[in-house]
Amino acid sequence: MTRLTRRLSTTLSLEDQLAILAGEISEIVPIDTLNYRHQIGGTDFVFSSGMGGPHRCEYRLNLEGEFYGTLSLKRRQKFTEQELEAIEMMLGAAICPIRNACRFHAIEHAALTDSLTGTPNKRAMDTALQQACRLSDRHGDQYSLILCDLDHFKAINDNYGHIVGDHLLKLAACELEKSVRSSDSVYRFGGEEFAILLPHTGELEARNVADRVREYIGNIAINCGDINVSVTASCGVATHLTGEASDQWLARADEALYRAKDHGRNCTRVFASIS
Ligand SMILES: Nc1nc2c(ncn2[C@@H]2O[C@H](COP(=O)(O)OP(=O)(O)OP(=O)(O)O)[C@@H](O)[C@H]2O)c(=O)[nH]1
Repeated sequence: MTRLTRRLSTTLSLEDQLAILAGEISEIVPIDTLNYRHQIGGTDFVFSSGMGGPHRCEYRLNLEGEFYGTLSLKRRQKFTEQELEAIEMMLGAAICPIRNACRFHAIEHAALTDSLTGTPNKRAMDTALQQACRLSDRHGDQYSLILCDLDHFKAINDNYGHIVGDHLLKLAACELEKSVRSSDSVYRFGGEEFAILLPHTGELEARNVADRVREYIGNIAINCGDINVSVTASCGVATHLTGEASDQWLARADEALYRAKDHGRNCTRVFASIS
């Protein structure tokens, strides 16, 4: 038990702690898998150590009135009373470290999430862009970036108030999520500007996605008495070039966005990689 608490206290990563716990439990009680599920910061955290058998025991982890997730163990044979007692002793020792890891995960999640829309923020995007540059350089895979900026958003705030403006931003974030593939990632990049990172996507396809994104945003309508408030969006697209740093890539997408705005807005411009 001392070894378990000592090992758990070496990390604040919930994933690492659950892997340690699964290993330590199986030293005493043979198990096929440990599954864990918890909602942290509005998103599901799921962990599974392997494939399970038909028999399972499940625990809702609570400490001082707070819930810290559901943990289940599975295997082919039934669990005996002594085994269940041993498991419960180990969970008793693990609950404090798990609580700390849940709190840490929630703080980390909040630091990477925009509080208004719930989408990942610029900080999360910077990390994702750097990772995409590395993968693109190593495997020669195509990655595209779309910057999507709502048009004349200041006028919406001025004419209908910030509450309507905020609501529109939340709806825009939802529409962006709906309009792209689950493998694509949406970020709130700035005030009324979003970014979309598209793995395995070249220039032409990214342009089509940008046009679809603009169409989804154009279909938003907020009823304000006699008027339906709607908005258009401008998009700038750039596909990563071999050896290009993330800030250069971002600057090219921004330049393309600038051209879209300059062209009268409500359109897409691509920073072509071949001129
Ligand atoms: N309601 C609301 N408004 C925001 C938020 N963040 C930024 N804004 C507003 O977004 C507006 C952006 O204005 P500008 O940068 O002038 O751009 P624009 O009016 O959209 O014009 P173009 O981008 O040139 O089409 C400003 O009025 C900001 O106050 C937010 O979180 N909520």
